[in-house]
Amino acid sequence: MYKVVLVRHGESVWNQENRFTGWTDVDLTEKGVHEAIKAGEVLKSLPYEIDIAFTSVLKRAIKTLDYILAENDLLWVPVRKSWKLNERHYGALQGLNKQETAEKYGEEQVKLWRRSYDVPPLPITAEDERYPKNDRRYGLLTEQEIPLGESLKDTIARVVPYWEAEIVPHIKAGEHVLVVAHGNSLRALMKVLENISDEDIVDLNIPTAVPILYELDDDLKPLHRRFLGDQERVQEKIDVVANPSKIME
Ligand SMILES: O=C(O)[C@@H](CO)OP(=O)(O)O
Repeated sequence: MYKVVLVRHGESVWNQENRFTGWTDVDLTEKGVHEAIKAGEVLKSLPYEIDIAFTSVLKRAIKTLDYILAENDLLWVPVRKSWKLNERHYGALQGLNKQETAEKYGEEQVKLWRRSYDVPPLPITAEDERYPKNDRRYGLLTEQEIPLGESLKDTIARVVPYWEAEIVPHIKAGEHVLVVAHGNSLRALMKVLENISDEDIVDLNIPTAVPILYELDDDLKPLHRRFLGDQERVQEKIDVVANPSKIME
């Protein structure tokens, strides 16, 4: 049996402001930092000493990973960063307030944009200042790889090949792997891992900075998945992600 731990980053400034974020490189809030440290404490209590970690090229995930590693005195472990673990690119929605967008386009449309399997957001153009090629960290991506706005399906198409090629070999070698990524890049991975249907994926919401422990069989099919920590608190956090206008202290 194999194991792997996945973690979504702690609360970001734009989570707090209820804005579509995607590839925008916003920082953690103070609460997000505390959440990340707490996730580190939760992992410390497990018999799971991290050997290698994977994250995106966005600072909210990188910093969450650093706080987790620091809490475990494991800042020395190898860390691989890839844009393929980035949040889903939210296209022209990036920067907009989710509540105001729902008032403009309707709750149903916003739910489709946020949670459906194959509905992409409104796209940006190559002239848009949010076009990823304008950012040096994406300079080596081909035109085809550069997203203008991704559906969950598009996100799966880059996350899952990266998982298979770069992460799975470490799990199969018996290493303890930690992946710190984003709400929708993790939904993409979990959909495929657990074979969640296109209809059911709409209801999967990933709480901030809650370690998700998978036990996997020899073919890496999940035997068991658990959100670690106080279960009532985990559920409250899931509700906030599902309905982000709800305030939680
Ligand atoms: O804005 C985003 O990039 C994501 C994650 O914060 O939001 P949502 O939960 O609406 O997909």
